[in-house]
Amino acid sequence: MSAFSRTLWQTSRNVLRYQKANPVQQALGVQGGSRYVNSVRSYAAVYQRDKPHVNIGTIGHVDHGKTTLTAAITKRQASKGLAKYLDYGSIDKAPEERKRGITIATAHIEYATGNRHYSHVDCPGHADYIKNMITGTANMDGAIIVVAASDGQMPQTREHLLLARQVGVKKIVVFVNKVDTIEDKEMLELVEMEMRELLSSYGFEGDDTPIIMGSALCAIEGKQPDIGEQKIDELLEAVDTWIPTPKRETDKPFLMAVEDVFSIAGRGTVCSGRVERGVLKKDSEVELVGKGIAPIKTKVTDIETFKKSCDESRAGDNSGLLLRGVKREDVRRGMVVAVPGSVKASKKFLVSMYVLSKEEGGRHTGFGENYKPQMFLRTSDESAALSWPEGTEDPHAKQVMPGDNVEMVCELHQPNVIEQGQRFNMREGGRTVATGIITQLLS
Ligand SMILES: Nc1nc2c(ncn2[C@@H]2O[C@H](COP(=O)(O)OP(=O)(O)OP(=O)(O)O)[C@@H](O)[C@H]2O)c(=O)[nH]1
Ligand SMILES: [Mg+2]
Repeated sequence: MSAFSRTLWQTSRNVLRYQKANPVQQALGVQGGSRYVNSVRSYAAVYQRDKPHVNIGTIGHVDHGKTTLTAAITKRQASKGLAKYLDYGSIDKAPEERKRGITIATAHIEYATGNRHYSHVDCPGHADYIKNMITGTANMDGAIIVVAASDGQMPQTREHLLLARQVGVKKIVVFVNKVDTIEDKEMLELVEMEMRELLSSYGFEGDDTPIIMGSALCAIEGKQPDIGEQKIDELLEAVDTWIPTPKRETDKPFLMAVEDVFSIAGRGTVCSGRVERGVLKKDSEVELVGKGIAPIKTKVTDIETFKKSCDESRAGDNSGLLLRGVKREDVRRGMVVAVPGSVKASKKFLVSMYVLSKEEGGRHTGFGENYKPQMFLRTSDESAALSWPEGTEDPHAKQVMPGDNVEMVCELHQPNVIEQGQRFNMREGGRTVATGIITQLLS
């Protein structure tokens, strides 16, 4: 996860040191009089687990205003002491990261409302959204879909919505943006009507979904508060109430899929990702498993959650784990960090999957045995070979057509941590061709 930049890690180490010198203030959760008076300081220190945490993100067509809206949210919440204001440039910093080739470029932005704490994903480009959604990097509990009033729904509005559905996002809030550019009110009604229809056609509750109409740019520039700041408040109110707080599996053994690995001079190797289940305390033993590498036992000597130092990491958190005695090159994206002995790598399994139709962006033609797509499982992508289960009649001739639901045997190129009930996506040549669930492990 790119959010755990090396500098941030180091910055918060320094702040932590500062904090340790002020134990009374720290114990009271106050700094400079009120916890939120100095948002920069309180937002770079120790993670306060005082509100339920929810992962959301902005999705939608290119240029409709996702990043502007994200910046507007942080600005509005910063004015209430509930965020650190991140301007457009600091959110949209992906091209530079891409150049350095670190990972999928995603910004994890943090803010709170009165009720909840949010981690918000905004991606810089269409391809990143697709990759993030299918590899679970974005792993959103709910999403804000941004639609420019001036354009209405566009191809990526539809594609992101479909993908959101496929990866299990159940609740969406709509922000119709750029309302400042529209004079004809009927135009807005039309956009709303079309969005409700589109949502319903993808299995969302189109009739009841909150649709907020405003202007992210006005909110940032402090102009026309009736379509600017006020609409940001309405949007967050809708997000707070419409998107439910997810139940986290904190009672299961800890597991985090590795999204990013980096080394910090003088400290060691850090791997970061979103915690899928369980709770991990600092100084616990863990095992790195997958990607065809023999399991590596190590100890987590420090934890950062949402860029702040922390004694524990829990299901739903974005965490960075500092690993003892592990070299950077030993760890790969796609491995998992888990309680020793709680998981094992497998290679062959039975899947039940839906093959996308041509209209849904899938293949135009069928495929048969030995089809080899890329299989996306948690944060890994791996080539896989498909075959028919034992007992299938005439397996060499049997074809799967776009739009079919089928059960097949899948064999990964190298073993990885796979579990029954786990979801996956299959891609080929830059498009999603199938999505499904693992029904049985075979070896
Ligand atoms: N008039 C007007 N312009 C807006 C508004 N919100 C965003 N814009 C402009 O629309 C353009 C695109 O905004 P972005 O926030 O970069 O859009 P995006 O959806 O993040 O774009 P990608 O990340 O490239 O997909 C920028 O020039 C913004 O200034 C708005 O409310 N009103
Ligand atoms: Mg953007």
